[in-house]
Amino acid sequence: MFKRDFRLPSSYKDAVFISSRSATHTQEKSGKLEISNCGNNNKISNDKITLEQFVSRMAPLIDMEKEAEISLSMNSGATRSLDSAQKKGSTILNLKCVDAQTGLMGKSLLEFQSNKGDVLPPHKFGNHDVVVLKPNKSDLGSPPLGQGVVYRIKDSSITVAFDDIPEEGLNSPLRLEKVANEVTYRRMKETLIQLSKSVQKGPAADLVPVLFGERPPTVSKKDIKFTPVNSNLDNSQKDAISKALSSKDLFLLHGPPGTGKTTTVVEIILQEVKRGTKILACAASNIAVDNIVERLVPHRVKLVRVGHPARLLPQVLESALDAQVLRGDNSALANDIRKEMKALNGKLLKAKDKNTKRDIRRELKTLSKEERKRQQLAVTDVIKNADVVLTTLTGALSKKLDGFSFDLVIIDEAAQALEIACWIALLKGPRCILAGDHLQLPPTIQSVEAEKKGLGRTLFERLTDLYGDDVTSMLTVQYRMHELIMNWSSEELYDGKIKAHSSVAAHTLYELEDVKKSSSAEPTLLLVDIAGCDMEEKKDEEDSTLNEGEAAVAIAHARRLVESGVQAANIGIITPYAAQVVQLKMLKSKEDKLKDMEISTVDGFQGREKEAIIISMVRSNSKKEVGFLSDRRRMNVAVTRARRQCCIICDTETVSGDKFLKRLIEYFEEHGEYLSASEYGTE
Ligand SMILES: Nc1ncnc2c1ncn2[C@@H]1O[C@H](COP(=O)(O)OP(=O)(O)OP(=O)(O)O)[C@@H](O)[C@H]1O
Repeated sequence: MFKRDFRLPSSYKDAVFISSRSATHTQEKSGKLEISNCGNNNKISNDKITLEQFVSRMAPLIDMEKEAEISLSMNSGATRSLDSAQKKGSTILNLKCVDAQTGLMGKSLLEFQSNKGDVLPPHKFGNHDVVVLKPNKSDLGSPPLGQGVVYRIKDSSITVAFDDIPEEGLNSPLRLEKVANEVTYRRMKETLIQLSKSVQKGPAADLVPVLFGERPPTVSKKDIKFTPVNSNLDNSQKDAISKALSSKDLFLLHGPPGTGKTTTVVEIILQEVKRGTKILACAASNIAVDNIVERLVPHRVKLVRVGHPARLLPQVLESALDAQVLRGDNSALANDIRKEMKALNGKLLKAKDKNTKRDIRRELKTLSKEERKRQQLAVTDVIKNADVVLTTLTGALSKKLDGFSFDLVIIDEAAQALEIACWIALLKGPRCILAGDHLQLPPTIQSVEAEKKGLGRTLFERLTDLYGDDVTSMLTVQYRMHELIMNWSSEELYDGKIKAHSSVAAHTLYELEDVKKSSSAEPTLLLVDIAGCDMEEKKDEEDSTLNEGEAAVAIAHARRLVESGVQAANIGIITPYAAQVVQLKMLKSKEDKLKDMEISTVDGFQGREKEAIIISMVRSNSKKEVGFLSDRRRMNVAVTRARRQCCIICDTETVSGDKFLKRLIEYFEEHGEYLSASEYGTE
């Protein structure tokens, strides 16, 4: 049994916590941090961990992570000048406001472009980051014109959602500053305290001992039969769903790339709703939550999406809590009360008599209380009536969900979430289902030290080690990749257990409409070797690595594909290094026909796919140093983004210094086409 009373470490009292989720984008451009996920070296805390150990270990690590994130944001004391802040990527200087729109549930969307050219300078802003707007030249500590949430980022513009349009200053040069997300850090802090108490009480009192290995997981003895809503499910998906429905406390859904993990999660939700289960469904990222919402909506499930409207996909806004609240009866009443208050305020201004004024004030106080009550009731009504509440993990600690508990908590992308973030949701129910793949990239951690000490070890991985097959089902049919692309990943990482569905096993680029069977479009696997072509890597100012020659070859291959008829939007270039992303985007901006092609770090492309993927590995040096390329999870994600063609561009001599990468190169040589980069000449 657990000891009931234990102390948090003293440092905890003052500890400031922060999420690393909002920082995913940040890592993309920091050379230093690129080393932090190096290799599979996060095995420090593989032994069984008790609740006490977890709480006392996590408190200082979250604190370290907070420090690292703050040092990357503008609130850092280390930021001395605006120029150094721009170099660090935590501010974008010299912006102009080019568009202002209202309509996003009362929010105002302002779009900014650079005064200095087409493409924004390199920056570390990501979607959903909290930012402040200031006059361009105002002092570092000056008050902002407004605070908002990043709504959309393009190469040449950034759109921010503000609660209100800033009243002045929009016609002068502006800057945006990224600020550390205090709310998330407070939520993590609260969760750690709640977790330390939850052994005694709370909806998860019986789940906590199971997740810390103190009590074995249990399953229903009854044989669970179900009639699938989705008639296309394969056997591995159906098996997983049966097992999930039988689980009484814990189930892990292991979904390798493209195997229909979200499809399976959606079916589990539909089956559970049929059984009368009230569900909290979460994921680490907003986009993953919205993905589930989108797929549930056609089934007319009673659901509500909790979250800031600027962080939601436009197509799920109808399901948003704010939208449903506005449609509710209590909200209409609150509205009427507000109108009444406005009229009374007018009377108050005109009233001369003391007694009349006092009476009006009294009435206003009563009305204001009633209005707040009605608003709260409107929110509670919507959440109470929903069978499925969907939000991000940190969103699960929203005040709006206070006092609500659920029969089942489902977490998608669980292998990409910090364990402490998972607990925010898990504390709300006695039973959980986690879906993910610990063989793809873990959550981004900013602090190298916190990462080394185990902050990045996910709950999904820990439970896989603790209970393995007893509580896990792995999906084994994939619906994305040509068999040749898949086989490397399947053999290297999944014991050869994955099979390609017949609909994709042999699909090729040139079967797409309007695509010619050219020498560029024909191969499924293509290796372009830059060895001996004078294309050495170099470092940018931020110490991130880039390779100009290799970038030019990647763009040349993309151009050839477009000339063969492949749509630019169907092509993606991915690279592990942030500086290479900037280099590639610069080259792309010169070619109109490549406008719709996406360029991203590997980390930024997890969960996505393209018909053709070009991987620029960057490293080319005589020491054969490969840095964090050797993390097999990163290369697994990179290769498995491709549906019909995967082209790797690298210096085979350098990368073959690493055994794992050597096998990848040999696989491509054996099963694909080989070209020297010199064949792309000076295109
Ligand atoms: N049983 C099935 N039959 C046909 N297509 C399927 C089936 N299951 C999944 N798919 C298709 O496979 C694709 C991937 O599915 P889904 O998005 O559920 O996968 P995922 O495992 O969540 O993806 P990721 O690899 O990005 O995590 C989708 O286009 C989906 O429609």
